[in-house]
Amino acid sequence: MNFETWEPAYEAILADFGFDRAADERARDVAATLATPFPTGRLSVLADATVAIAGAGPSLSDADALDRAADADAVVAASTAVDVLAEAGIAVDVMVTDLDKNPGTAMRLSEAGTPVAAHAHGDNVSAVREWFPRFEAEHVLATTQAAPCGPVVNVGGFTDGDRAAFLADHAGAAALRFVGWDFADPTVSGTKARKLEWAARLLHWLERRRGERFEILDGRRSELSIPWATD
Ligand SMILES: Nc1ncnc2c1ncn2[C@@H]1O[C@H](COP(=O)(O)OP(=O)(O)OP(=O)(O)O)[C@@H](O)[C@H]1O
Ligand SMILES: Nc1nc2c(c(=O)[nH]1)N=C(CO)CN2
Repeated sequence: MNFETWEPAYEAILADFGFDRAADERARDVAATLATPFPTGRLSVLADATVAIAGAGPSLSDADALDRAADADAVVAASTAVDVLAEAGIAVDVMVTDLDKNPGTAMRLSEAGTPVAAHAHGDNVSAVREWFPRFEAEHVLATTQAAPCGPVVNVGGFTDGDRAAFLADHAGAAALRFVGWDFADPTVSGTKARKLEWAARLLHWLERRRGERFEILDGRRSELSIPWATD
């Protein structure tokens, strides 16, 4: 996904949440001073693979979800999904995070050589400043939702979970399998629920672009509007 293709979705997200584009760009520029280039080839474990995209919904602890994660060729996990999987003895291949919940987990993974896609946005600059220097830079892929700059890339995606799917797509995954995704989670409300709604819309766009059908979207597609999609 190049930025020109992503930008209409990004503009719709900015408008919906009232986020400030300039603040996203400032965060990106801070990350650019702290990050080093991370060639996509370093994600070769995802290429041509069936990749489990682990969200942090309550269903991730279900035996069926854990089995499906363990059976995939590779796992890309969002945020605290990494900890839930680790407790079940399942190691992830890539962590995707905006550093708001378990940055210590991200630090340990980077130290162990597991790639961490760390996202800089207008509301997490202090976490970017605090945590990027504590990570093993070689294993950190810095991401932005604004235009890419220097070592900071934009492969598409907004929430940690859908960004994980866009990243796997970018790295050449053959098939995506979603575990721990609960769009109808009654414990989620307010802004978080709206973010999940955006995750669903963006995943719908991604499945269309890939010519794939993501089972988690079954029964929801008719309410997922993606007016910017031309493909
Ligand atoms: N029921 C759910 N609750 C939470 N996350 C879910 C759920 N279902 C799917 N997910 C995915 O798992 C990811 C977990 O990451 P996390 O809870 O840290 O969210 P986030 O993207 O940082 O958003 P926030 O800013 O609300 O924390 C979410 O980004 C979302 O894409
Ligand atoms: N500016 C801004 N960008 C984001 C935010 C957020 O709270 N503010 N949350 C995200 C994932 O939940 C992703 N991107």
